[in-house]
Amino acid sequence: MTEQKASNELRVAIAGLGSIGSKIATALDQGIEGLALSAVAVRDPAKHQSFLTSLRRPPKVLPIDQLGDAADIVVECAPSSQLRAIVEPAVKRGRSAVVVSVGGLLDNYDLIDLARANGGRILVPTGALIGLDAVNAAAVGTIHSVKMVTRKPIDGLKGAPFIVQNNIDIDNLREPLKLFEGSARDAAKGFPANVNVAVALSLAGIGPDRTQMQVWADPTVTRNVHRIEVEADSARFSMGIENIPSENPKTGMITALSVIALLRKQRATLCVGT
Ligand SMILES: NC(=O)C1=CN([C@@H]2O[C@H](COP(=O)(O)OP(=O)(O)OC[C@H]3O[C@@H](n4cnc5c(N)ncnc54)[C@H](O)[C@@H]3O)[C@@H](O)[C@H]2O)C=CC1
Ligand SMILES: O=C([O-])CC(=O)C(=O)O
Repeated sequence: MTEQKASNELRVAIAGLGSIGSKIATALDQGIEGLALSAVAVRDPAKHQSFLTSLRRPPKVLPIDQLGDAADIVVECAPSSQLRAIVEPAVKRGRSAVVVSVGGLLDNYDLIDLARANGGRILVPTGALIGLDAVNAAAVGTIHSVKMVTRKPIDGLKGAPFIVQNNIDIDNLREPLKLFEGSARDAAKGFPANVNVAVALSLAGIGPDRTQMQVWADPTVTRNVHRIEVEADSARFSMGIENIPSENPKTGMITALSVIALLRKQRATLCVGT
């Protein structure tokens, strides 16, 4: 009985054991219905040795391009520069890839065709955002506009290419400063580790070129704050979320929880929300 159950489990592999990946690994090890952590890929195995041996069922440590051999679902939780190296081999084998570095998908959009051709899937969790269920539903009809404003504390934006390339000093700000206004596509180029949420929103709705975005550096906030306005033929809605940063100040704590919630839905008997 136990053996049969184990063989029916969906095997999950995680690429990257940072702020998001380590929490997903812990949740899987503690038990998610019908799922088991089978493998991980890390940049520096020695650094993660004690974490991995502390797990009840330590997973295999594999190179990133081999995760799809050991798993039905590969969860990408690494910098976006690694997205292709993780997702391509997985979807080529017909696996599902959960992508958190969503901004990186825009430069690798052919991965969606590759997944389709091989029976793979690419799953984008709501992540640090809110309400993609409503945006998905509104997109079945007609969405006229999607506007998003992101405000982050200084530590949540430091090092972003847009700030470095434009020589903007955000360290000594006393008041909020609007850094960027434009499309979600251009925001993702300028802030690849800061506005994955805008890209997820755009993919759920009207795409990265029509989704409008502002990015503010705001020394008066301690959370990553996102406000969204959607105007559609079915509804008008406003949404907001104030994320508590994780140990990585660019990443809201809720992001890992969103992926865990998505994984739970893969085998849950009762699924709520689209
Ligand atoms: N979709 C969303 O709502 C959100 C997405 N993100 C994105 O999620 C990704 C992960 O975020 P965090 O966990 O906070 O980052 P993190 O920096 O805490 O962790 C990333 C991990 O990947 C590892 N890594 C780097 N290169 C690797 C390689 N070649 N193979 C295996 N591991 C490698 C690093 O050593 C690190 O442990 C980032 O791209 C971030 O921008 C973050 C927040 C929200
Ligand atoms: O989208 C991102 O990359 C991260 C973010 O804004 C958040 O965690 O609130």
